[in-house]
Amino acid sequence: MNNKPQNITILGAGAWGQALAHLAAINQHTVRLWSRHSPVSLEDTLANTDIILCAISMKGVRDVANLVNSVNEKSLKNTIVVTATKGLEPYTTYTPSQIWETIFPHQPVVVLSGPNLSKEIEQKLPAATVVASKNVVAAQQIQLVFSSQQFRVYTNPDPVGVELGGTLKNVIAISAGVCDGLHLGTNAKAALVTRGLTEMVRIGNTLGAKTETFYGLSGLGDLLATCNSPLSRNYQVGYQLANSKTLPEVLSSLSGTAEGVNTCRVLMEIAQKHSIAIPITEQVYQLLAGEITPRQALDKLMLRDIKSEFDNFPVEQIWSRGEKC
Ligand SMILES: NC(=O)C1=CN([C@@H]2O[C@H](COP(=O)(O)OP(=O)(O)OC[C@H]3O[C@@H](n4cnc5c(N)ncnc54)[C@H](O)[C@@H]3O)[C@@H](O)[C@H]2O)C=CC1
Ligand SMILES: O=C(CO)COP(=O)(O)O
Repeated sequence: MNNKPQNITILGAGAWGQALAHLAAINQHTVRLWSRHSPVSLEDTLANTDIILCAISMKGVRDVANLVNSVNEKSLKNTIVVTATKGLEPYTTYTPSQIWETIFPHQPVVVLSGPNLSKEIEQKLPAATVVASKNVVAAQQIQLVFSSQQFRVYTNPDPVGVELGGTLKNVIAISAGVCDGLHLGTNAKAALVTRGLTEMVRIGNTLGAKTETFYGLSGLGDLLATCNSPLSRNYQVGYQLANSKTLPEVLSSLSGTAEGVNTCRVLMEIAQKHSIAIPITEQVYQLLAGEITPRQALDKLMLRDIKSEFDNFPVEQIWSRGEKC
């Protein structure tokens, strides 16, 4: 493991890219920030880089990965790619790490994801995160690079699960914003977030993630952070829709990207393809499409057919075992 200061190139100079640059600088690493608006070329920025960290919004990931590949294919021999984007690509339904792995099949790719609201990190408040990779040594290297008194970094062997936790919770955060915007109370919010986690596990399992990862920092942890904080852009989308704003009005007032809006559309495609029940996501989708009001979405969720709490555990099975009382 290399404990020396590293040359880190951060792609994306938005809220998260800047916060990660601050966290890396705590440990004396040399950080270069690049965005599509940078005066310095990508080629110059990438010279002698040890680590490329991508904090670009989902819609730009493939283009930027191709750009990196075109300018610097040969000189990236020992470079670790870290992806911190929380989204899914339309049509391919790829996660960001799958895009990087396809374009850079010989580089170690590490996912970094957790309950990390950038505004709190900018205020130097403490936080924890997770790094995960098929390449365990690369994940441990990134853990070393970012661990500090302000930022506690855990490793995890399930990169798909870690990445999907951060991505799928954005849609549930929109629904949590609606819940608070309608003043539905703490009971309703607890029910919504818990059932939201069930949807995340269903989708995650179908895409190859481990269930237990969703109960860790990158799943439940990030779900709690974004569903309970007005600092979350995704939460804000739901909150403001519940306060009679239109989606274009909300998006134009946001500082930065609310990935849950596009992720929701991709999740509907995945759910239809694999016949997965994701009722909360479905209501968020219809709400974002302007097909229903927040109140109608609530009624639809409350009036669904009654069922057992757990999948593959029908009520009749419990009763037939004489455990009804
Ligand atoms: N802000 C936060 O608290 C956190 C954000 N994230 C994730 O990080 C990603 C970026 O989020 P933010 O920095 O908050 O967003 P942002 O909107 O502040 O910045 C986005 C960055 O991506 C670049 N970008 C956008 N579209 C592009 C395109 N088509 N081509 C090239 N570059 C493009 C922008 O120029 C900018 O540098 C998102 O996936 C988000 O979910 C993850 C953890 C925390
Ligand atoms: O992912 C995040 C916190 O972990 C940021 O959430 P928002 O994108 O909703 O602001």
